[in-house]
Amino acid sequence: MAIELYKNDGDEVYKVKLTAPNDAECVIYTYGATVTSWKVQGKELLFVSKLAKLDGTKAIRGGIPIVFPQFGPGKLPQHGFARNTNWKVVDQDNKTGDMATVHFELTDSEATRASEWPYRFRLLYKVTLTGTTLSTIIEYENLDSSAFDFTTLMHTYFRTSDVAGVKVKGLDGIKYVDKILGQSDVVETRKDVIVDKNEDRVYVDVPGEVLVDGVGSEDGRVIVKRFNYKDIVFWNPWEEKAKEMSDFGDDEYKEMVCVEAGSVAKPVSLEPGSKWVGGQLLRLAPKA
Ligand SMILES: O=P(O)(O)OC[C@H]1O[C@@H](O)[C@H](O)[C@@H](O)[C@@H]1O
Repeated sequence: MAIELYKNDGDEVYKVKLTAPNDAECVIYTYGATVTSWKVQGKELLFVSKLAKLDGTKAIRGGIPIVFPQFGPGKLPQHGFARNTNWKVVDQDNKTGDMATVHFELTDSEATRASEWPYRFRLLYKVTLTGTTLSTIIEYENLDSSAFDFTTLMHTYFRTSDVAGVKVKGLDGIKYVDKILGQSDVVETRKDVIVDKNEDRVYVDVPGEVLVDGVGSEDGRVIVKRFNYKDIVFWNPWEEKAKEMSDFGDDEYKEMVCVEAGSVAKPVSLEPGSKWVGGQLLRLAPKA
């Protein structure tokens, strides 16, 4: 198990690479603490656009950007500030078992205190890689004298060899908000949710694990297990919306699907001095 820190000319860490047995590897940029690569047996399971900006000028289009403290549009810029702020590497461990772990920290700054979400806070983000899993867990802490609310999400972009073959399982019977049709409380009736058009849905209060079939290769299956995160966002821009994004190739909608674990339908409330933990564990499942 190895942990490599990559530094820029100013001697600051800009990228961390974790490796684990089973030819597993994971890369995280300190910008947004965005995971940009997760490989198992050498095979890439996450999508990053070939047009993604990796120079800190825009949130990274792909991988696992972190949405905090606001999901979607609102008082703050879309999806909040965590995904386009530099996080700090504060700890690392490759001595425990067959795993490698790195911890990132984000705290309030002059800029965040001057924003529409001015609270004092600390996020501690723990990324752990094993031979078949990637766990991404955040401890959210309120360091302010007032209570605050937030919504948060791991905006995971899964790589697909062909989106037409993707099936998302575990959403049957769950109510969702269709952000495209402007409908809420619609009930999902399919066992296998497929992607064949622009989709933007929030499945609310999903109780169990979700399985994404068709990740990395036709028969690659990833199980998404959540810790305290209640909802699942399901998104693909499809042809027309893809063309509107400057950092996304026109045809790349065929190579990805976003299945995003978070708590977004109802905000999380944190009292002064208290902490809350949320996150996900991605596991490459054996072939069906
Ligand atoms: O282009 P952005 O800001 O990264 O957002 C991408 C998408 O992110 C999803 O989580 C939202 O549900 C969509 O509405 C949004 O379009």
